[in-house]
Amino acid sequence: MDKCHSPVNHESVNKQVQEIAANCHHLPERYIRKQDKEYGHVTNASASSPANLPVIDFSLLTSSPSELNKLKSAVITWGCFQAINHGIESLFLEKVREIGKLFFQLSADEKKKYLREENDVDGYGNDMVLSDDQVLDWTDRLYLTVLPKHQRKFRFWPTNPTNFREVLDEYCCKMELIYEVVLKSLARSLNLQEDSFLKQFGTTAKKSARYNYYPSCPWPERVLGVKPHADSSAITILLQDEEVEGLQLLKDGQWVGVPVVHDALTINVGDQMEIVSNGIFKSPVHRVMVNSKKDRMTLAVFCPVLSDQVIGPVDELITEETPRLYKNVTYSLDYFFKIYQQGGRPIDACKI
Ligand SMILES: O=C(O)CCC(=O)C(=O)O
Ligand SMILES: [Fe+2]
Repeated sequence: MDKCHSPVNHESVNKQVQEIAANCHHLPERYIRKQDKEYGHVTNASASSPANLPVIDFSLLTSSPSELNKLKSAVITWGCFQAINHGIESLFLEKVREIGKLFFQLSADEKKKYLREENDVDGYGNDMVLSDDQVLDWTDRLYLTVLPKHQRKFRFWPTNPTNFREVLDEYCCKMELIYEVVLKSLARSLNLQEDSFLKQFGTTAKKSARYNYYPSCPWPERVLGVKPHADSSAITILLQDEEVEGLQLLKDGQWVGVPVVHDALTINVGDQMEIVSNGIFKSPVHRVMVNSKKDRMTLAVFCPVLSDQVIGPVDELITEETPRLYKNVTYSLDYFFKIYQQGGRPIDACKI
């Protein structure tokens, strides 16, 4: 009997999506999206048109008040923007994509050497299953804690391709700088001291890198690459696939597609930035669509607060006209995932 026809699809939970895509003629139950359970009010949002997402020139952020203002309004309106002239060479971005693609092209056995262990987020694998009725995302991932350095778990860092570790390490150093520019610029855009947000998130901020691999799917309208969610991080820096689109943002009740802009980094704020900015910057709900023709790969670098650190709205942003909207909280990943996998928005629990 075809494995994909087995009545209870426990097997599909342990299989990587790449294997399912390569061997199956039928879609395992666990991946079929439930339109009615998707994300509360989001259920009926109609199909996508392209987003007119602002493109921000990073080389102008310190010298041009109008570019800074453009950044502010992009993050207030969309929670997201495309960054260009960020100082990372095109050739290097290609290398970063290449090491990811080479990894996902390895044999299933080779990749499984880096398999995530139960109750761990680091490593290679598919969706973390937290409940029996959880619909699975059509994606395989390689998730690696990159900073602070002593938290790296090298047993999950591929040695094939041979330059994997070196290239990812260099990329993450560059992400440190981008993170700093974004957090300082956002603070300045609100007339705050430039380190106001950085201080909230602590000097040794954490960073995690996640390669997301979305195999092409014969049933693109029946699955989601990633179900609707907002990121828990302060900010997320996404290197998109160089040609295949798939990311969509929820804007005024409509899903809109995020275009691929050559060499740009797509940067969005997450729940933690929404909290510290007292709701001025909104963490956008987004999802990922897959297509029937081409695989897609992206690399997300999440920049969250260390898990035991308390965050809350910056004092200067709490006024009589703009009262405090969020409690002081520790916004850990454990807490986030529990609510998220049940289809709720974790940040709602932090509202006053
Ligand atoms: O792959 C993408 O386009 C976005 C992925 C994403 O939203 C995430 O990893 O949180
Ligand atoms: Fe996301």
